[in-house]
Amino acid sequence: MYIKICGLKTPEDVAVAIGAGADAIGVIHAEGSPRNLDESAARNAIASASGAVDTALVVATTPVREAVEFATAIGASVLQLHGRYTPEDVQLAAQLFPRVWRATALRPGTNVEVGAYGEERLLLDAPRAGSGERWDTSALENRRPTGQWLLAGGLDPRNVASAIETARPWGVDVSSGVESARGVKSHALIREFVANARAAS
Ligand SMILES: O=C(O)c1ccccc1N[C@@H]1O[C@H](COP(=O)(O)O)[C@@H](O)[C@H]1O
Repeated sequence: MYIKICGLKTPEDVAVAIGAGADAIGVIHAEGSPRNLDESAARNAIASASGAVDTALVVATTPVREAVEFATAIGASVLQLHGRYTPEDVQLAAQLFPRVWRATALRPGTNVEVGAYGEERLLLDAPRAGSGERWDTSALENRRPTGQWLLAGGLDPRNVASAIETARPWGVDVSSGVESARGVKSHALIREFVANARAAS
């Protein structure tokens, strides 16, 4: 099971996630998010992680070329397009940046083929990104992706094992569920989440 801890804001958060055994960490550049970081804070947060784990920059409304510049400037290894990006946006990002992940809610018509638009991985999330809300994964019944796809949306240390059992993702991604308050990571919950996800897989 591939485990990503997202919405980290400090080098300490990142060190805890890596120490707990996460495979990837994410920083967020999205206006209005309680986890929003500017370029300098994002670079500082992930600086010590480089090479140890995948480091994702998550953007929601930032235009693709600007997002690529931001990801390059902070040294992120992955650009996660997490919003209403079009297939053309994802294709452009994949031409400009080596590793792009496409994050989307599962709506009627959503293309669930991993790599459909040149992305490396697919992330299926709740309709309101970063809200901590769960979604009905029974909707995956006849539309389950194959390959490297991550389940996100309202996961936490208590529900991650059953979510893995039901949805059978390649990986899991969490933000709200490892926070003590909105936008504030709990190091204890990060450790618990990674341990429970590992034990379940
Ligand atoms: O966390 C945010 O504020 C956010 C803002 C804009 C785009 C994505 C965001 N978060 C991503 O949402 C999923 C799941 O989050 P949660 O566990 O339900 O809170 C995760 O990939 C975050 O990176």
